[in-house]
Amino acid sequence: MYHLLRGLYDELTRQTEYSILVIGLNDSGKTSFVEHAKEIYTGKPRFASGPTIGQNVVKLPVSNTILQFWDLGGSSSFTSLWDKYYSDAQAVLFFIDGTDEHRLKESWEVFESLKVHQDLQGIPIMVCVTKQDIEGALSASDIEARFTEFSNSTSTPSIPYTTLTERLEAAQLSEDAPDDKRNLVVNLTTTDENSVKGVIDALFVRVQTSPRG
Ligand SMILES: Nc1nc2c(ncn2[C@@H]2O[C@H](COP(=O)(O)OP(=O)(O)OP(=O)(O)O)[C@@H](O)[C@H]2O)c(=O)[nH]1
Ligand SMILES: [Mg+2]
Repeated sequence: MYHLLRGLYDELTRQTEYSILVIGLNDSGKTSFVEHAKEIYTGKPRFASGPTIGQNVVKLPVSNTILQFWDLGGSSSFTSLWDKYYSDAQAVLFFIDGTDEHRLKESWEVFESLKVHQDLQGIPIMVCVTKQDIEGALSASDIEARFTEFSNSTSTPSIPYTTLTERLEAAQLSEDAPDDKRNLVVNLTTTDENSVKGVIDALFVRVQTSPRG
């Protein structure tokens, strides 16, 4: 009887766990975001960041679920390892440094490669444009415009993504929503609590539409 009740209790209290892949060029703010989110959602102190060597794994209790973040190093020596994580990801956060205009084309090329990768088909990808607190930083809508320009100047067909203002509408989407509507570009200041929470909220909605959810 004890085992039956124990099994029932475990089943009722079991939390769904989602794997979130956090990638983007080095210095784009991935670890700053993940560590600030850890502090907000768990109360644990932030890890004093420097360039990530390999991976930084952080588990956050959000509502009745666990979001497990796989924050990977973005330096050139680590980017070749990213695709080993794709087949387990239920959502991707793709980071772009809003102040790094010089590497925008490189970021776009990586983003395009994510959208067509066979292990990420149907997986929600959220683009986080960081460093919005710095004057002159490119915003989410600037990035969308620039990415559209890059797409138009190549023959490769591109999947569009929704704007931040469409976020509420996008949040209502059902599981059979087309892939293009699952992608979203958002502004982020990793030092700002509300900004970090906004990304977690949008992610929480999206991860539940994941085909691997
Ligand atoms: N002003 C400002 N600085 C930021 C923001 N996000 C990150 N930074 C700074 O950008 C630098 C790089 O941040 P990280 O979080 O280490 O970047 P990363 O993407 O994890 O880098 P790698 O681990 O090398 O791939 C640090 O000096 C951060 O303090 C932001 O929103 N605003
Ligand atoms: Mg890092």
